[in-house]
Amino acid sequence: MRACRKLSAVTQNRIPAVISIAGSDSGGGAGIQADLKVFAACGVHGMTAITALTAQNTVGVDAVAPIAPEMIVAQVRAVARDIGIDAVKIGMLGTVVTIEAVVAALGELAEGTPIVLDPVMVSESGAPLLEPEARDALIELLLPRVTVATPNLPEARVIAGSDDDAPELARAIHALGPRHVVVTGGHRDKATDVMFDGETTIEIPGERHPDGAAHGSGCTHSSALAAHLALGFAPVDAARAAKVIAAQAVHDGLREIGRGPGPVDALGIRSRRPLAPPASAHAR
Ligand SMILES: Nc1ncnc2c1ncn2[C@@H]1O[C@H](COP(=O)(O)OP(=O)(O)O)[C@@H](O)[C@H]1O
Ligand SMILES: Cc1ncc(COP(=O)(O)OP(=O)(O)O)c(N)n1
Repeated sequence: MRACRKLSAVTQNRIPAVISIAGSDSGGGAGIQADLKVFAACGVHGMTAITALTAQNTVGVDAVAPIAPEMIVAQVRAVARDIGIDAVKIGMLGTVVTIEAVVAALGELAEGTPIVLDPVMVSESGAPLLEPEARDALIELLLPRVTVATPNLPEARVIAGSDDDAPELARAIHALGPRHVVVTGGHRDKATDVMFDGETTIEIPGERHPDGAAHGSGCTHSSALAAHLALGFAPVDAARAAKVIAAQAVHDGLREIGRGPGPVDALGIRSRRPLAPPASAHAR
């Protein structure tokens, strides 16, 4: 049952709580593992409703196990009832059954809760993460309910059913129901994100970091966007902040992790690492 509209975290001067409804990446680069790091980096409390487990590393996905639909709804209901949900990020869904469960779970949200949908289809290593028959369900059941959809260029082309460039794609996808669309720029020459809000097309530029590590950049972007909506930012400002955070996470990416494309780093892990063990460690 949908709860009534609750006061925003900003109005109440409390730490926003944001849920990631997404898949688990055992390699720690994308999915809920990435999302929780981003939530922490943005200063919001992170929560999860896991949709699928993936046995995944930087070179491939060995196995995928969907979570039972009633368990997906139960995870969202549990946190909605006690903690409250100030924004939602939706990532890997996988199957039609999972999409239907997530749609049901959205019924647990207070009216007006912002929802960010990253329509994950393929991993950076090339593995399919959305069954082809689930595409229509994602477009028809979920897209019309979201505040901001954040497809990358290939995902936007699948959803729009055209080979156009980002500005046209953003407009075509907006016509399918989301209130805002950001076509992310990692697959474009200049890594410029393109947003459409129903009236205006806005370019969100940024430096491309060709030598970074980008596994999980889409997850990082959509989580940062959801976190900033929970923090009270307007969608266009949240999208600008998400672009800065995702680009920095790619720049700082952990190229040395794994044999494939390394994970982004939204927490600045490299700079936190002690360069030498403390002297006391040698004494033992
Ligand atoms: N090499 C890069 N340099 C700078 N920003 C990047 C780079 N790759 C991705 N980004 C940014 O990361 C975010 C996610 O982009 P994208 O790669 O399109 O998503 P996905 O990971 O889903 O393919 C976007 O804001 C994009 O501009
Ligand atoms: C469990 C899981 N979810 C999502 C992805 C894909 O992550 P994303 O950040 O959209 O894309 P890449 O930057 O990794 O291409 C994943 N691999 N696993």
